[in-house]
Amino acid sequence: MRTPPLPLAEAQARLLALAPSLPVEHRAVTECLGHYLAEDLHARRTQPAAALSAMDGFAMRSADLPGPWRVIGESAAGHPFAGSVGAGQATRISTGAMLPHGADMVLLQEDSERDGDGLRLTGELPQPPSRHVRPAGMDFTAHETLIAAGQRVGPAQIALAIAGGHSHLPVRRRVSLTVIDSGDELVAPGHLPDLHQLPASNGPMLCALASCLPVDIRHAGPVEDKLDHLAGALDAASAADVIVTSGGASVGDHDLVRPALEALGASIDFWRVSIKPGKPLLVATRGRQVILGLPGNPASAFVTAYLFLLPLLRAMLGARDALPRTFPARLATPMARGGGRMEFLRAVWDGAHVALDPLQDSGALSPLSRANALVVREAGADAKPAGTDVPVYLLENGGIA
Ligand SMILES: Nc1nc2c(c(=O)[nH]1)N[C@H]1C(S)=C(S)[C@@H](COP(=O)(O)OP(=O)(O)OC[C@H]3O[C@@H](n4cnc5c(N)ncnc54)[C@H](O)[C@@H]3O)O[C@H]1N2
Ligand code: MOO
Repeated sequence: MRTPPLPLAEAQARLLALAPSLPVEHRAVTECLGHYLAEDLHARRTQPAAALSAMDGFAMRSADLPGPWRVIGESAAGHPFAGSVGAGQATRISTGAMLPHGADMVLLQEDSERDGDGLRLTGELPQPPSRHVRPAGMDFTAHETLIAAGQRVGPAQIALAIAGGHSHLPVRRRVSLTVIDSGDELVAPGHLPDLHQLPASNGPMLCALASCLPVDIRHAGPVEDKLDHLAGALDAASAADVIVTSGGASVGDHDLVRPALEALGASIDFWRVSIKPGKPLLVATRGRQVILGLPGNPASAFVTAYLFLLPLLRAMLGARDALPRTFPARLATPMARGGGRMEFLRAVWDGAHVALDPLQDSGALSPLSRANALVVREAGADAKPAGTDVPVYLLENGGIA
């Protein structure tokens, strides 16, 4: 018996529950870009380790304000002053240099005048006096949590981990993914198609989408609409953590992904989700392997990859937030009432308003390429006038983020 299409949230929860956790490994920090921390990362040192000057000027005791002072030496970055600053004394100090013993403030050089060893205040006093001092531990202290488990490692996290004294990070190993194009009408990219054919563009698109994550990708096909060919391609990928197919997921006589999976002994977890585009999405497992059968229409393949494939990969990689998030955005034009399925409309967000593309056919690639946002329209939603806030997924860098 055919079960009704699942609501989006239920389908996503079912898929994420199937995500196997990959083993944890310790990778060189500089090789961790795009991974997710497998455990909380604790600081192995304090930063700044000692109070530092935030500006170029002179270091002295605030008790001696408003001066004048006698300059007795210098503290430069990497070359601290060996002595101590006493009453009426000051040292030259540079940005990032250690505050000398005894000093608790820095006077900007622009606010002072030096004459030989003599120094006097000519401008503003820092308020409070410690304003240009970075206290020890201002950024972080030893043992505190620097980066929580499940957080993504980006450029700032790489810098923080290194500053915290780490050379390696605990992350999950890279996911292996096989992407399979299927359909008799498809020709490999670069070959000129006949009238009844078209280039297999979904596979490269899905590979590009997945490449924003630490994933080793193999691309196979296009595979003909023959059960043994499809089963053969699926079987050849038996070592992959995840297989994603596109096309052949619907109800036609040549839609063979489901029969091929059944022939291989895979267990079908669910088929069809109540979303547009993307309804015929199929999810199956074979042991620990997860198989996603995406619809062939390009926009359907993109949207289901965005809503299912990327979250699955993130969950396997240990992400705390595997699912993409929506933001409220103001409609530039009216939006017609919703249909029977939740919809993901290709749109352009200009920073203030979001404009729906006039062409929403799931077979069209050009609106997808113009889009930097997907507007969510709930099933059965009322028509909305321009200016209404609607939930939007932002496809930063065309969906790469
Ligand atoms: N009677 C029904 N027909 C259809 C239904 C339905 O419920 N009842 N669902 C429709 C929906 S919704 C979608 S989405 C499509 C999905 O079909 P398939 O996943 O079986 O995909 P195909 O039929 O193989 O292809 C659809 C379309 O996409 C093109 N395609 C396929 N693979 C690629 C590729 N790798 N690169 C570029 N383009 C590709 C293909 O040529 C077709 O034009 O089914 C509806 N039908
Ligand atoms: O659900 Mo299909 O993906 O609309 O064309």
